[in-house]
Amino acid sequence: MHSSLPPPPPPPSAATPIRVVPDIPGRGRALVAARAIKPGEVLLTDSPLLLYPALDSADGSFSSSFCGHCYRTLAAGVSRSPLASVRFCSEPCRAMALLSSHTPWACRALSMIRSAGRLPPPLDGAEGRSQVAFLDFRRLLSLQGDAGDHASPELPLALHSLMGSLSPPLDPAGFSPELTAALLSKDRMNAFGLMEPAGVGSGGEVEKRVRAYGIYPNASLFNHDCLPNTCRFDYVDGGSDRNTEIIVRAIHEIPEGRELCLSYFPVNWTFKERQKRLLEDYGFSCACDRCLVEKGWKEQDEEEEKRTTRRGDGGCRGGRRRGLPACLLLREIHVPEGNCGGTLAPLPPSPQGVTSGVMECNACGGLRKGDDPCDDGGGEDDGIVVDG
Ligand SMILES: C[S@@+](CC[C@H](N)C(=O)[O-])C[C@H]1O[C@@H](n2cnc3c(N)ncnc32)[C@H](O)[C@@H]1O
Repeated sequence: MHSSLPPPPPPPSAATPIRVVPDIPGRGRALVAARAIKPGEVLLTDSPLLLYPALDSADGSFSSSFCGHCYRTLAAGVSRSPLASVRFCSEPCRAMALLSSHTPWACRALSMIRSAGRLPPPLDGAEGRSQVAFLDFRRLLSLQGDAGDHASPELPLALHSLMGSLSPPLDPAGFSPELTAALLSKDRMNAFGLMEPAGVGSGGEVEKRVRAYGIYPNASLFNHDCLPNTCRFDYVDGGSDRNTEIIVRAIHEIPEGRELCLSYFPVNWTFKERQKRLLEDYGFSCACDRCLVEKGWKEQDEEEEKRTTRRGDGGCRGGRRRGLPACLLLREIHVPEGNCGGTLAPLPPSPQGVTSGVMECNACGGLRKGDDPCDDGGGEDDGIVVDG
């Protein structure tokens, strides 16, 4: 007599779409398609190891327009932290923050440094200790970025001595200058910015600001390509309690075995801007297909390239560039700067595997439907036309 049969295997399309390759020469670890992938498929959903708020570039304070713990946009009726500029959306968020990133000691230290440049005396007892238990430190240490990756060692050394002065409540054992330098490198190479929804400045320009930075252990394994085949989304103001997760989706069909890449910055940067950032912050010169094409463009084209790439043409309107595959692909996935400058990827396919044909923007959340967003009829781009 047969015992109960094992459950049927999942359908092939449900098999995990991603495989980790331990080392591609010259690129380190990489993620590749474990099977054929459909446009819009969700490839990864990742939770942060570590999240921290961005400083307001105008005055160096934390923004008070979102919660200092869950990072959602604040409504009225918020509670404050001991550090007056940080606000929370609810008492539970405030209580959680006071136990982790906003301990009384940490807030007092920041207030005193900002107001008088003085360091606070150490506090006795558990109340002063920053809790880092939530942080999977070993996972963080496994990410790309080493102590030796700094062009100049002064910044990590200065930070380390500041931390040393501040650290009595922490256990400084093993917290060497090398570890501080390595952590800074890891942050530079792996942090993802969670963006504020794109707004419009007083001069009518599109304003994009980072709300918080997060380190995501799995998403950190994506290598870069200036014409990426994947795109990452976040929904920080969403209702779910997993609102700080990031989601990576396929931009178009990807065959099995192909490397999966993100762009580490907006796709509309010029060749020079991209190469500079990749070399300075990530330590490599990009040799992707798009860079190989654009490397050949003449120096004097830089200004025209900047204008057309920002506008969303991928540098294509200069006549002779029209028709280059890189230009065409770029125009499919890039929203012009006049709108929000984001990148488009299709919404996920239905459970039956039917692709949606609707593109979502990762900067403003707008949706665009249409088969031929690259139509170059000579008119202005339509940008986002279907309301999100
Ligand atoms: C966020 S990590 C990506 C994962 C990394 N390969 C690893 O082994 O952990 C960024 C680093 O990966 C490498 N990398 C990413 N994209 C690359 C590319 N297109 N060409 C060469 N190296 C790349 C660089 O060393 C870069 O600093």
